[in-house]
Amino acid sequence: MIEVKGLVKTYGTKRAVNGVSFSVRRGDILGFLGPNGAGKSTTMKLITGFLRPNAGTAMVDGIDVTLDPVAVKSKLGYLPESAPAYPEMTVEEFLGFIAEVRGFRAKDARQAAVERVIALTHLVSVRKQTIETLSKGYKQRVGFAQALLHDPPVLVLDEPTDGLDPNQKNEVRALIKKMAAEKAVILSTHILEEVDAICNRVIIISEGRIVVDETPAQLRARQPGARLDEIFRTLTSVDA
Ligand SMILES: Nc1ncnc2c1ncn2[C@@H]1O[C@H](COP(=O)(O)OP(=O)(O)OP(=O)(O)O)[C@@H](O)[C@H]1O
Repeated sequence: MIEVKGLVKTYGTKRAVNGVSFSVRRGDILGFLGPNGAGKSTTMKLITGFLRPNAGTAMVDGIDVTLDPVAVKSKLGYLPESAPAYPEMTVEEFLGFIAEVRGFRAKDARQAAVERVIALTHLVSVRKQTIETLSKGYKQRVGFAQALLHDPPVLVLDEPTDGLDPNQKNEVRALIKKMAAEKAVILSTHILEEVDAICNRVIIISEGRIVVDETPAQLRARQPGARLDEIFRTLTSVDA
């Protein structure tokens, strides 16, 4: 569903993403790990078409993101790092607005899509509240809800549990797992336990390059008995 080959993105002289290649199939939950500044968000923005690569290609469901970004956007749901904008809109107004942008022209279809995601992400109790008055966990759910409106086959989630309390983290992870059988999911995280909890594959990126692409079990087997964070440190520490 996602096929990335030789992606390069430079900012000025900085190579934020430096020749990244990987693929994600339906049913995969791929954990994208790496230290701050490793290139996770930039890679996700290249896959979703928010940035153009200097070299390489990203294909979503067989469509080249650079050649047809509009078609690709209809295939994927993207949860960006930051919370949803439009703080003065209520939850249902915001989701209705995004549904319209997403192409739900008929009112009935729009309402049905909004109701589906409000139920799925447990937003019923806050649907009439403005976004600015929501807690961080609920804002995150609104971000999720907008990514799911058109029931896309591919989900790209940038730190989906960042800043949530343990209960909220569990809830979001359960939701991702529930949806994953039918979709290809890529999520970035700093949290190693998250990879163990929900991912069937893990990629570790360091300084714009992939240093690991394997299963969580294979990652653990690299240093039997070591904690995941120790293995992570070994793999991503930069020689002086
Ligand atoms: N718009 C930009 N202009 C210049 N440099 C940028 C820009 N966006 C990102 N960078 C740089 O590119 C590198 C990769 O950033 P990116 O945000 O992709 O990393 P990340 O792995 O997502 O980090 P984090 O975990 O902190 O979110 C970093 O060195 C960052 O400072």
